Amino acid sequence: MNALTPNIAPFDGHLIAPQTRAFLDRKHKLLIDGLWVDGETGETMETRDPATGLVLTEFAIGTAGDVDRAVAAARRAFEGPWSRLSVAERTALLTRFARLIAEHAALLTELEVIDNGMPRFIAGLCVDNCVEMVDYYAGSIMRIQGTTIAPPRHVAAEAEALTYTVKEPVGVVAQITPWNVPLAMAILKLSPALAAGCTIVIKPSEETPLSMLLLGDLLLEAGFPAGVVNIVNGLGATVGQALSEHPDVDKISFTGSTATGKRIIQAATGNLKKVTLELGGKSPVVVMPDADLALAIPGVAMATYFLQGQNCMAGTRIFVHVDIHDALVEGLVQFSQGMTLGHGLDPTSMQGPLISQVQTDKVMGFIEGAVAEGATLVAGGKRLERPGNFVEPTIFTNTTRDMRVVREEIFGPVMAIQRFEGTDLDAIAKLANDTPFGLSGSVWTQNLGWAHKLVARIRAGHVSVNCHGAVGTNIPFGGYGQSGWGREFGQESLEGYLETKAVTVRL
Ligand SMILES: NC(=O)C1=CN([C@@H]2O[C@H](COP(=O)(O)OP(=O)(O)OC[C@H]3O[C@@H](n4cnc5c(N)ncnc54)[C@H](O)[C@@H]3O)[C@@H](O)[C@H]2O)C=CC1
Ligand code: BAL
Repeated sequence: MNALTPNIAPFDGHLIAPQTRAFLDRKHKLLIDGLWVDGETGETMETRDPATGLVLTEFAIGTAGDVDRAVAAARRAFEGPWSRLSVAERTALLTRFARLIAEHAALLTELEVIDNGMPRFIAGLCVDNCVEMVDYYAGSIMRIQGTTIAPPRHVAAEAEALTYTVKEPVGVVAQITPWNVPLAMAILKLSPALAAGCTIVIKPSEETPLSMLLLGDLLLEAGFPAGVVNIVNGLGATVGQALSEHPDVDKISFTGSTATGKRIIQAATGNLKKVTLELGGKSPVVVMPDADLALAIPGVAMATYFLQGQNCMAGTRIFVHVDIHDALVEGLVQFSQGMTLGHGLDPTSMQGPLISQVQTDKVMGFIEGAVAEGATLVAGGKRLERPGNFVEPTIFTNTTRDMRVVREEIFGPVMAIQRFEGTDLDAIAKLANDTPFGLSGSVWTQNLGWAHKLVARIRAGHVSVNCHGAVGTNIPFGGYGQSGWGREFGQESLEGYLETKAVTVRL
């Protein structure tokens, strides 16, 4: 990994590397057809450091016309040089891209921290995971394969014949990413699509454009042909909507809110583009009476607090058996009160700010609403009196199924605890499944029988035992119910960017 030169550039009480400063000071454009270009209106937006509210830099934003240019470039690349590359050449490009990410790990980490707010150690882990993911999909290209099948009866009756399938890239893909883990979201969408041989127009969240802009440089440096990856920053209502409606986009992959996911499905019907959606969640965390509290207390806390709760897998509905309720709550309160909140660049920070003032107001609305609805506030509940969007890790007990804090995705560090009695697994699973979402969940117990029986009963795409949200590069991830369509990560993600063509040859 290329270390950055020592952090010497002053940055609101912290120091950042000169390379980071230089990146921020650059003019940030759109990447279309292999070139950094201005948007057609010349309009820009600001992105801010959510820990301080200070403007980091400005970046160009696109329009529907810019989307047209980017989609046309992606189509030309799809039909042109990109489709003529051998699998070995495609593998080499992705491998080179992975190495460049590794070489720029320190810069990517610092950009992710100041644009999103996450603590540096988490951003560093994200970058490592990104390298692993690009390598994983580079390695999967050589294994893309079809099958041979018995030919149809009417052809085989008349002549010798051969039937086989081939896998082909879906085509031009639009990818719309959110702000909660911007770099990782971009990589988990870009790398399987590139491995499959698709071309891409990506729209990062307008809240966090920076890491994708640096990835644009790295994609060019790696040698991807012009138009293979195009970046059009901008607003969801303009650029996102134009991509979703676009008649020459073959597939759209989206991560974000369920409400926007539904809008995208409607927009996508025009040309019936394929749609993959990774949407919201309200994941259950079930703590059985025999749970190992030494494991469960930090595990349950971080199930909610990871990424300040701005995490689609967040386990924010905690169901705890009455026998250990008080002990667990006491431990969770202590854990929450021991968490240090601060700027992500500060190495002592365990939790950073929320992404924006809007998100902070939303989270505070949930907290005030829960108090008004009669939940018991046992930890946190306040916004910090300092610049930036900091909300204390917050715990409610005595919550009930009808409270908003239990029903809706909050995307903040807010835990809602309910207690249950008995060990009727069907009844416990009914509590866990009492949500329109189905993304993630976890079970905390030392009884393997209980664990597996509950896993089988919980309706979610990803369930963990004695840990939460244990996702990985090779592990399919996605939702039941209103948490989405399709799967990302692993081979299933690659499949989502491939069509199957069946071929019969009369010999
Ligand atoms: N599942 C997840 O990982 C995420 C869930 N969320 C949820 O969504 C809530 C609101 O956050 P937002 O940033 O407003 O989410 P959002 O779903 O509106 O935004 C996510 C992405 O979609 C784009 N977008 C917005 N409207 C669009 C449209 N009409 N067509 C196409 N693209 C569009 C945005 O520009 C952004 O790139 C959060 O509080 C959280 O509950 C937010 C981010 C990630
Ligand atoms: N970069 C964090 C969100 C904002 O720009 O306000």
